[in-house]
Amino acid sequence: MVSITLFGASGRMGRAIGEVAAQRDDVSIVTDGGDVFVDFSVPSALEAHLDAAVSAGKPILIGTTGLAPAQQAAVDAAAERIAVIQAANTSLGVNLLSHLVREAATRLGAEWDIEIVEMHHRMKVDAPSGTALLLGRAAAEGRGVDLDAVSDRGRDGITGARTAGHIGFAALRGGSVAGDHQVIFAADGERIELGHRAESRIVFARGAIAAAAWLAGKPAGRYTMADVLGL
Ligand SMILES: NC(=O)C1=CN([C@@H]2O[C@H](COP(=O)(O)OP(=O)(O)OC[C@H]3O[C@@H](n4cnc5c(N)ncnc54)[C@H](OP(=O)(O)O)[C@@H]3O)[C@@H](O)[C@H]2O)C=CC1
Ligand SMILES: O=C(O)C1=N[C@H](C(=O)O)C[C@H](O)C1
Repeated sequence: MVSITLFGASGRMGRAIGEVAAQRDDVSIVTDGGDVFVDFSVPSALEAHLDAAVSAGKPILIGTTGLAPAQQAAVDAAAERIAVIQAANTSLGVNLLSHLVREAATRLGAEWDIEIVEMHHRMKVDAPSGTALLLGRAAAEGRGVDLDAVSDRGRDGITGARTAGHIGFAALRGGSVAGDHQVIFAADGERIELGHRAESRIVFARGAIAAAAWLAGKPAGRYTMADVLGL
């Protein structure tokens, strides 16, 4: 039995994780002192949650997105002392999609423009989504470029023509969409579209529980959802 201390338990993802955990007899959610810590909360709370995991010497899964550079640095520092998985998306589908995107970007020349479109529910507070950025990084890695140097976020007004080699992001918000992502490779006369639609948060919750169970007892360092899912 793996016990999980869950930060953000009352939130949308926290409740979905609670639902999945209740269906399994090998994991339980506890209020403190778990074997593994799991964080689906807000960036401003993350540093305190990392401190708690480091003090307890327990691994942590971080699902929270929209981190500022200082919060990201705190994650990097924690990974030197405990086992960490930082995953903007814990679904099997998106983690496979990121491999496909990297592969497509590796094979397609720079004449193929890359654009990433995401849509989420009206309550989401960060944009572009962590997953869109994850997919952008996969595409940039495939191309052998640094995402920060080539990303176009939030075009508006007289933007001029598209900059060759850039990766564009567009974020839509509305309704109850759990999470849709589409990566478009556009060339003269043809397009390739690779995408994923989460129909509910249960797919994220299943991956989060799998990651937490996998992390229990792991030594300090960085691990990925690809390690958990065997991708
Ligand atoms: N990695 C993945 O696969 C996924 C990641 N996410 C990410 O997870 C995060 C949470 O999303 P979601 O569940 O929809 O958000 P919610 O707003 O529904 O939940 C946020 C949770 O954080 C808690 N919280 C808010 N402020 C604080 C604080 N200062 N200290 C401690 N806890 C706090 C809230 O508690 P209270 O209600 O008491 O205020 C609530 O439990 C987001 O960053 C989102 O992008 C979401 C889905 C999948
Ligand atoms: O806030 C959400 O809801 C989601 N957040 C993650 C993200 O920012 O990519 C994952 C998922 O798409 C849902």
